[in-house]
Amino acid sequence: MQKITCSAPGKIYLFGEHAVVYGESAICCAVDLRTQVQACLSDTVQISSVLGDTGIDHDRYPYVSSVVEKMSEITDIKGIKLCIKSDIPVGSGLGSSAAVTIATIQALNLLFECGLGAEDIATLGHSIEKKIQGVASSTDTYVSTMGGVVMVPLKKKLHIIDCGIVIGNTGKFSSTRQLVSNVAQLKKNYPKIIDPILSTIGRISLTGEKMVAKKEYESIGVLMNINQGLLDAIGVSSPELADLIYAARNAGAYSAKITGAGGGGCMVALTPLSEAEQVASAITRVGGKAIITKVTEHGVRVEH
Ligand SMILES: Nc1ncnc2c1ncn2[C@@H]1O[C@H](COP(=O)(O)OP(=O)(O)O)[C@@H](O)[C@H]1O
Ligand SMILES: C[C@@](O)(CCOP(=O)(O)O)CC(=O)O
Ligand SMILES: [Mg+2]
Repeated sequence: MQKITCSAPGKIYLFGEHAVVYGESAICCAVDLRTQVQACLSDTVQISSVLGDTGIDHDRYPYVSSVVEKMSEITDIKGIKLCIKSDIPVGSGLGSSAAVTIATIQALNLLFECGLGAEDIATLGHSIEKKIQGVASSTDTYVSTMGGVVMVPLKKKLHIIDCGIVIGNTGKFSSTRQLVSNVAQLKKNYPKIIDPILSTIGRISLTGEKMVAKKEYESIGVLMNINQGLLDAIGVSSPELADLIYAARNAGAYSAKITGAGGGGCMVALTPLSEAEQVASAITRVGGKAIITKVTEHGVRVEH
């Protein structure tokens, strides 16, 4: 085999971001926004995407470069040409880094017949994210590998969510490391106040699991909105996110909350299938970039 193309999905959180950093449960969904990586045997290492054409470049391609170097420890990679295309907004809490990491690992794994299984791919992907970001839960890379709806840290596959999903992007940069650090400081200063909030978020995830199984989207929506109130309490919302969240709720969404680190980036709304367009328009009217998507069962996969 001289060439292979793999893709991996982005993700949204139903419940549990930030609390999951402290071992509480979260429920995360792979969504139908994908990063595609074509790998061709070559004499040298070449990485190409809208970010430009380079060789190993830890400034422009920290994740892809780290994957090539890590996989070179497993197999002899004399040269490889990697071409990347993606429809996942970058730096917005939708797991674009995990998707490009996982798709690149799988492309090299299959091209060089390394024999890595899904768990190996997810674990390797998590180690790459931790190396680059410092702090990173295993959520993004696990969900991008496995697809579907997953409860972490249990790593339990749940039933599919099949209502409408509308993502609203504030377009404001959000540093996961900074937001996680802010919460850590608050927790350190007010443990008796913040610890119960984080454990309540974990309890929301555990309660939500039963509703996901029964497709009780109104009840899931109530819990997501409570989760949003608790995220606001620990300081990770923003005026821009609030504008999109309330626009979505007022337009008929079951729920709307931050997804990921917050502070900027994206919110997510669950909607009746018939209301998705209306909710997306409401988000656009208040300055957000709306993306109507759905849950995908397909984690990392071969495209051709
Ligand atoms: N399509 C892509 N091609 C190359 N690198 C990418 C791509 N998408 C994301 N990345 C890498 O991931 C980084 C964004 O990761 P991160 O800050 O964790 O945001 P996110 O919440 O989207 O995962 C980008 O700066 C880039 O290094
Ligand atoms: C805040 C946190 O729980 C989720 C961060 O998600 P993202 O990097 O914004 O996609 C941190 C983590 O779980 O690594
Ligand atoms: Mg990321």
